[in-house]
Amino acid sequence: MEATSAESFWVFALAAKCEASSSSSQTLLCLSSLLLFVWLATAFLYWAFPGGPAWGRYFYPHIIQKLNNSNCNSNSLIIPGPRGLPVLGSIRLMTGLAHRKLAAEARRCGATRLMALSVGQTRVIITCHPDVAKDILNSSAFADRPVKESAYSLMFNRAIGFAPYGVYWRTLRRIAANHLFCPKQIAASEPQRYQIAAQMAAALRRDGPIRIRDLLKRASLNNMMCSVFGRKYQLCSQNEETEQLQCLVEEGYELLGKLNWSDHLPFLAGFDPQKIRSRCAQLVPKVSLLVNRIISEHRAQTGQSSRDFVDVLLLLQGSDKLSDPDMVAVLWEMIFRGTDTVAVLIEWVLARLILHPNIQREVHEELDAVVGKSRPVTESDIPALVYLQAVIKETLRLHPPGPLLSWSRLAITDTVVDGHHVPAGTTAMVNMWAITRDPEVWAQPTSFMPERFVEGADLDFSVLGSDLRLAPFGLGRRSCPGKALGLATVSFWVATLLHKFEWVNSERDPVSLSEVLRLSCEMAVPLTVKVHPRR
Ligand code: HEM
Repeated sequence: MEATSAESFWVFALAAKCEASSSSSQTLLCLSSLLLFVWLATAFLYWAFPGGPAWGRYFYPHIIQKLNNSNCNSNSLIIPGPRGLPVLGSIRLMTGLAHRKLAAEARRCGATRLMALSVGQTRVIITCHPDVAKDILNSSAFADRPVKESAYSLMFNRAIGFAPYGVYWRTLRRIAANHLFCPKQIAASEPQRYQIAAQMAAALRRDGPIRIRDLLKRASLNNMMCSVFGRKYQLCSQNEETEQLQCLVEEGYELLGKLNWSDHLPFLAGFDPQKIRSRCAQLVPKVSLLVNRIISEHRAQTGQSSRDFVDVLLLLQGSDKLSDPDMVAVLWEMIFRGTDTVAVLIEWVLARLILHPNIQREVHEELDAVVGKSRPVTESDIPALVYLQAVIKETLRLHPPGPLLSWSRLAITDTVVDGHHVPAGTTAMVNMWAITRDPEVWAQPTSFMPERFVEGADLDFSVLGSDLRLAPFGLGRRSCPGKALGLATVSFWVATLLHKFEWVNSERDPVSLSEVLRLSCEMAVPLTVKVHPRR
């Protein structure tokens, strides 16, 4: 903990007094005791501030200045919140099922609109209210991401997700929006999603009870490999490149999803206590080797018309042109982000349909009415599959893959949130999970009721960010750029899998809705299913 000028003054004054009156060993003992006393007193003082030590650490030196120099009053400076422990603050709330712990704590503190907490030395605000969430996500002050050592070590600071807000980040978003996520490009990649869906169906017909997550993750990875690298692989045949990339994505997920104590307690940084830095250092050369090899192969195939995202990046000219390491970072991020989110969401949808056979029956009836049994589903059928879309929305409501919206935001300037002064450098989080389960926002919030999206006021509800009661892809300038692609993939694959099969529980492994929060919130017990062909 750094000493402020006031602390230093007292230490030196008292030390001088000691020196005058004692021998040298007594002086040392006296000085150490004084230092310890001052450190404990300061830690206690900081801890006593609402929100805990990180807030006290900021406000005590600034509070007089803030009260004198601005329009702030003491109420606007104080955001209610837990104190946690001295030095550590409420770091324990960020472990395990953080979204549930944070929601319970906000209720306990009467701070559901806005709660302050300290995660070690990091000042955090979090909201469980849709209006305040909208203010935060839309605000130009929260345009950055907090620094996360693993993200920087894994090169994500040179890709869209963690690039600091500025020209480079805007350029990447524009390139991705124009060449990967635009409606034309999404439509152009329908045949590849269709082929992969057919391969999934073939695999399901062959196997007995199956852990569906493995199949979904491989399907998702193959889909992204095709869009990004132009690689086409069979789902069931083993191949070295996919196996290798799947392991790298898994390891990256594990590292990025972990709460890294060194991010919040800088005095631990030198020790790397969770071995995150060393694991990142081992992972990055493997990613670079693989992605650089693919880039080189694309360079060698000169003269061919542009086919995939690597080709797009290689054709960039002028100020848009990316260096090779930046290209590796951007491509790696797309594979990384596009793989798990889609698989995690489909697994939740299937789990819910198995648990609610009457809802599955209604989906089947809709598919039979819209598509019939004589032809496969196409993406042009999706707009007419209103009930199926409602099932996906209801799954996103109860099981948002990013219950805390995946990655937090960082205030780049001082700002005001819900009438409270929030200083630059504060991390802001939205507890989307708490909003979607709030009885004041949703009727019967814990019941799985897709019909809420097919009748009444929420008939045309959009999950793309216009209504913060359910915005699983975030909102504002840093909202998810892959939302349309992600939703198109999930809707089409779920429609195909339901059109072809009836889904039932495997008797040995009943569906469990328990969760585990990694980078996404996944089913803690992977779903094991049996299917009965319908056609
Ligand atoms: C079901 C699927 C998905 C969900 C639920 C999801 C959710 C999210 C969320 C909550 C954020 C943070 C938004 C914010 O801060 O406001 C995000 C950011 C991001 N997502 Fe997605 N996502 C999905 C699919 C995808 C796909 C398929 C891709 C790309 C292939 C993708 C790429 C990204 C990127 C690059 C960012 C960082 C944006 C930035 O910082 O500017 N996502 N996503």
